[in-house]
Amino acid sequence: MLKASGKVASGLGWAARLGLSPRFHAVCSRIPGLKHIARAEGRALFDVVSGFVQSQALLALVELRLLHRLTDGPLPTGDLAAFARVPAERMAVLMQAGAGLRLVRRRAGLWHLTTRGAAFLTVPGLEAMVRHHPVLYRDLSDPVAFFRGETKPELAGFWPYVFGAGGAGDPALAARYSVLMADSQGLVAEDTLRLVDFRGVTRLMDVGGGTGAFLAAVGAAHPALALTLFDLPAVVPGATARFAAAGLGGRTRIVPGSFRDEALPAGADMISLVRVLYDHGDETVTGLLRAAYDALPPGGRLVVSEPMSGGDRPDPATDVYFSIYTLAMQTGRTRSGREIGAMLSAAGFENIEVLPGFRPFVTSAVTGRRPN
Ligand SMILES: C[S@@+](CC[C@H](N)C(=O)[O-])C[C@H]1O[C@@H](n2cnc3c(N)ncnc32)[C@H](O)[C@@H]1O
Repeated sequence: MLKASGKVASGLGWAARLGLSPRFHAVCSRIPGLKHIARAEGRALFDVVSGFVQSQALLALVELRLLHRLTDGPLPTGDLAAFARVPAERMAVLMQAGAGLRLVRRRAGLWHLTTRGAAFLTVPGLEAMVRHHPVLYRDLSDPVAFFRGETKPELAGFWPYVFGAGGAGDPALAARYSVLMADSQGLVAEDTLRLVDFRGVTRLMDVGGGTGAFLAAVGAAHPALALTLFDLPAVVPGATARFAAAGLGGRTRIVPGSFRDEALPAGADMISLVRVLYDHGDETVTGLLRAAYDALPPGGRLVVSEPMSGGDRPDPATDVYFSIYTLAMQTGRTRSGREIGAMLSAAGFENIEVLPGFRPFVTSAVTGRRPN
């Protein structure tokens, strides 16, 4: 720490000592090779400082449907201003910010959608994710009080099951969160299918499987696989239509229930828990892993797939976004692959493998096997 005297505390590592030295920064800014690194580091630091403004500019672009409007073709500021009922000079500032974020670009007086802007609209679930962020934004408005645990975050209300299955009895609330999860499931399923070997499995049971989006994706990739969906009674009715539309009705079984209150049905030789563990505290997760162990036959496999903390190598997406998000939910925790592996081991699983994701902000996986 920099002391009032300007001296640096003796326990600091050399990198931090250099970082605290104004002379070091002055030297770096003059030396050709280092100048480049110093500038990139400065820009990265400013991104951290201004991230909340970037997110709010993005939210305005989304809520005013400006990116959507540009999918019909390039437009001048005036047309966008009239479309969104925003004064033209303020619209110019917003669009310029969008250009700074590389979501749009101006050419010959017209605003065009960039590849990044188009990707934002195309990646399933991204827009819905941004549109539900105001809840988290409000929860973090006093971050000091938030981290001291002195606030009552609203986010838990978005996920009514976090304080017990009884909280999730309202089908309308369940449908709201299920749509958000199903929208973003495509990428999670894609990466899980690349990480985990499903060959040799005869029946897969997806516990906390929402309205069946993950099972539909795995079922399409593995045509011989029988599928069981287990989730709360208010959630599972949404799966019937999905399975029918995907032509999977004949090989799916839907079981309503709560893993907090009852045993999991037997019959599957693989159980998946996709984006389920991070919603819950250690006690609930320990109970759930034991229930999965009991429901599997000897040799049966368990797959956990969700965004995971980087642990000893903190990850810029999961250790900031997901860890703080799950903290705001009040019950959950973003665990590292190693922590999840240890919990599987404590529940009796063997052959535990931690499979780091290709896109850690989408998912990573941990697998284990019930011993023979
Ligand atoms: C974050 S969502 C994930 C849904 C889905 N697996 C996915 O990745 O899209 C968590 C799921 O766990 C379910 N869930 C929560 N508590 C449950 C419980 N006690 N019993 C069964 N399912 C539960 C929720 O209804 C929800 O569908």
